[in-house]
Amino acid sequence: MKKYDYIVIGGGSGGIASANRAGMYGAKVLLIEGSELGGTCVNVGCVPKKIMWHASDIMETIERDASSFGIYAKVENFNFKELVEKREAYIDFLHGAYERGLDSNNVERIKGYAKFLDNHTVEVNNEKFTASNILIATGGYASPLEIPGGEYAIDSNGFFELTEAPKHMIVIGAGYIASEIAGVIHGLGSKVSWAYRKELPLRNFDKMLSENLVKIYNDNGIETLPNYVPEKIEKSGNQYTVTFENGQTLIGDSVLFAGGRNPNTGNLGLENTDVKLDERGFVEVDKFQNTSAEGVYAVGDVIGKIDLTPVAIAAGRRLSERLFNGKSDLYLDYDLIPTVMFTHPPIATIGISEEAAIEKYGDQIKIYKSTFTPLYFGLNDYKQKCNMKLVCLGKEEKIIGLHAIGLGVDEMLQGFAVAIKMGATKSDFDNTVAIHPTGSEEFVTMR
Ligand SMILES: Cc1cc2nc3c(=O)[nH]c(=O)nc-3n(C[C@H](O)[C@H](O)[C@H](O)COP(=O)(O)OP(=O)(O)OC[C@H]3O[C@@H](n4cnc5c(N)ncnc54)[C@H](O)[C@@H]3O)c2cc1C
Ligand SMILES: NC(=O)c1ccc[n+]([C@@H]2O[C@H](COP(=O)([O-])OP(=O)(O)OC[C@H]3O[C@@H](n4cnc5c(N)ncnc54)[C@H](O)[C@@H]3O)[C@@H](O)[C@H]2O)c1
Repeated sequence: MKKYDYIVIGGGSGGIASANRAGMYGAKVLLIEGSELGGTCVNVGCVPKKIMWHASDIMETIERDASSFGIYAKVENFNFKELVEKREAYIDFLHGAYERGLDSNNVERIKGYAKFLDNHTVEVNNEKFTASNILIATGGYASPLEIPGGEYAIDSNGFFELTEAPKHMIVIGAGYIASEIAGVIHGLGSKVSWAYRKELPLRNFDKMLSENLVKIYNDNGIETLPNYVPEKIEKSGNQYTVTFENGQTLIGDSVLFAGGRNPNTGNLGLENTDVKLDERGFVEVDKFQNTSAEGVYAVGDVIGKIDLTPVAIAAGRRLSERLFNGKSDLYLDYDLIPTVMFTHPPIATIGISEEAAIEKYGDQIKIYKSTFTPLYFGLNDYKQKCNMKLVCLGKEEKIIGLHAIGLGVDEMLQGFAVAIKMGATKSDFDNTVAIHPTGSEEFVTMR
């Protein structure tokens, strides 16, 4: 049986990052991946999504905004299939880049699905491998829509398989993926009806974000449908009829459901180990990513904490620093993690929402807000607003939440997140001279 210092199961964001970092320190590492290198993010997540988002943005710029600058441009031929082919070719290029990175750190690879035989042994393609340290980084998959006809709804993987834009897409769900895909596919020319179960989508986020997203989507022609709980889907020819519990029906040629993710723990042979799962099937870990089995660790979507690529990467790297570089106290702090939703326009957020902050701290909270029309829309009849908010705590006005929706906020957040992670207060922001004319200057000039 072949022996390693570290076996990593899953070649996605978390697994690759951890394997590379371990290899860098001279550990003998085996990475096991059943599908393409790069996992969800590279193949069916962040990367193809962001490419589609850029394409959608360009369409909006040409069709909605260019003429306000006296530029009379028109999209004469948008070739959806060509966009998809180029996107996939780019993803293929990334596969090569990952191979080269792993080679340079001497990480051995095997293609196949791993199964635990015991805490320190895994089997792949009928071969057995052993290591004193094994990482579970197997990610997750989209939750199915469990209603009659739910199988007719595509998930985000199905979205990336489309080679032509649907005429009318019905989007069901209220989270990251539903809000992003609704905006992307609408920008690319499809009619979109977005149905969600409650009054507002994105319910765990600051209300300013969800309310403004709905308003902007409506202004741009996306039909937003609150209090629509899906009941059944029927197919007739190439049309789908979705019936909702409120008695309403929608007919479209594509239905997309994005209702959260389940962990890839089902076929891992975890019953042969001491690894404990929580009631939803996610791997339980402590703050050092240790599972309940000694020498077995887990990072990324499979732990069901914060499903973001940089979170999986950061946890995977810190784990390898701890195991193979003697940094025995190193762990990932899951507090104050910045995140962006690539809606149209984007949403950027870090920390606590106003609603949650007031519930937690009452009148110790002070809120600063700004609403303005970016210069980009200055000449346009269509005046899309940018909305920003700071949530501050106590006398020193420590910033514990920063939220924004509007043009360019996706690229503003990272720097502010550094300051907030360092404990910035409102007066630190005030003491920083603005950059003019930008949208981000609003964050340092709020009164
Ligand atoms: C549509 C979509 C858009 C997203 N957009 C963003 C974004 O913009 N920004 C962001 O930060 N995050 C985004 N995410 C989330 C991000 O993709 C995930 O958080 C991230 O990929 C998680 O990394 P991971 O390593 O935990 O798992 P994954 O990247 O899912 O990798 C797990 C790997 O394990 C493999 N595997 C599973 N079981 C086995 C087994 N038994 N043996 C061997 N291999 C196995 C799988 O094939 C897979 O390659 C998006 C997700 C989706 C679905
Ligand atoms: N920009 C990014 O960073 C990005 C983009 C996409 C995905 N992601 C990650 O991937 C994860 C998964 O995304 P997601 O959008 O699938 O999940 P999500 O957890 O963001 O949202 C799921 C939504 O679906 C709704 N829902 C669940 N069951 C439903 C049902 N039967 N009918 C109608 N609605 C239902 C829920 O109320 C919830 O609002 C996200 O949580 C996020 O961490 C990140």
